[in-house]
Amino acid sequence: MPERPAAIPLTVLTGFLGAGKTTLLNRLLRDPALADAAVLVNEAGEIAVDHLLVEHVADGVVALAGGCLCCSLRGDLIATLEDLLRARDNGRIPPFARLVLETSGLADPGPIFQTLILHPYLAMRYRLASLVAVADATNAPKTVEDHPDARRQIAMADMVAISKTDLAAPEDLARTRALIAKLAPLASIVDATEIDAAQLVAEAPIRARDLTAAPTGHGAISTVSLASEAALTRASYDLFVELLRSAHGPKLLRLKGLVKIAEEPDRPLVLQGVRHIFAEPRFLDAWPDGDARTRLVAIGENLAPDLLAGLYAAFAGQAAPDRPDRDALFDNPLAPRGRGLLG
Ligand SMILES: Nc1nc2c(ncn2[C@@H]2O[C@H](COP(=O)(O)OP(=O)(O)OP(=O)(O)O)[C@@H](O)[C@H]2O)c(=O)[nH]1
Repeated sequence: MPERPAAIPLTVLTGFLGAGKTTLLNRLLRDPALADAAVLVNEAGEIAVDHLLVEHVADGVVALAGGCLCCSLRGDLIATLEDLLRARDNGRIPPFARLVLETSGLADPGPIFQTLILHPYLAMRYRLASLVAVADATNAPKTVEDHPDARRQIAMADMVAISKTDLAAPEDLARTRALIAKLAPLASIVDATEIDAAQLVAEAPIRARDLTAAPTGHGAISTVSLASEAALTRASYDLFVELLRSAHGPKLLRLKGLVKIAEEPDRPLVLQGVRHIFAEPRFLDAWPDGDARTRLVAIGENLAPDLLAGLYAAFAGQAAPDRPDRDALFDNPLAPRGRGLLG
């Protein structure tokens, strides 16, 4: 009888929108301990940008976009996990020894675990090593209060990595730690900047988990995406971001992507926003996948479907008859002036 192949350890990396999952992964993927890992990145938007932001390992990263793994993409998760096995078994891809699955920030890990455990073939070939959750020290308590999925991500984790400790006031950090200890009393709690690759993929002790899906779904949270050939000038980019932030900030949970800048068309600008905090814009050296289009994803509460497309077109000078142009958007007493990026 042919020998049954050893099950491949699978680490699920979760955490709410913008918590710092990709940042953690980027740092750890440089470690030789993860040289033999395949990485699967799921994101809620129809246009995938996360895998473009995972550095260094572009060839080993597979994107699963277009929905959330815990709901609409469960079938796709199964198909992708099976495809990876087939490609590995046929020698089409290197024989990865472990798999890291980064979930979308909205994912409830319960149904993902269920999918893996209940599938007869996948359960034989993959072994759930652990669930690692990233929690943002600056706003985890509010996020957990507002979003049941964020609560479940932490509650089910074997290890919780606290990110953004550099940004958090000591009392916020203490509050976040206390909350995690209460939600996940069996989990180890570490600083995300201190965790190493071996810790990320270590096998956690087996324990009972509640794998049923939370009844709430993702509530009023929606995702809107944009892909555009048009470029923004550097100045228009600042205005575009400022308007998004000032007019839609409270509803925006996450904004991210790559932007084509007219003055630098050969390299994209990385846009990263989590709630009201926006990272300093930075250029990558080149378009990671050769596709030199702006691609953006916004995730938030009750976002208008054309939010990104309408604003982007206006700032890129593509105003349509039924759409305001850039000057009209700012010729508005409510528009922000004299501060922030508007100078
Ligand atoms: N100052 C600081 N910024 C951080 C830290 N971790 C992440 N960030 C920033 O937070 C933003 C979001 O980080 P990501 O790693 O993309 O978060 P994510 O959880 O992968 O986001 P989604 O996949 O969109 O849910 C980026 O601008 C990061 O640079 C940290 O420890 N300190």
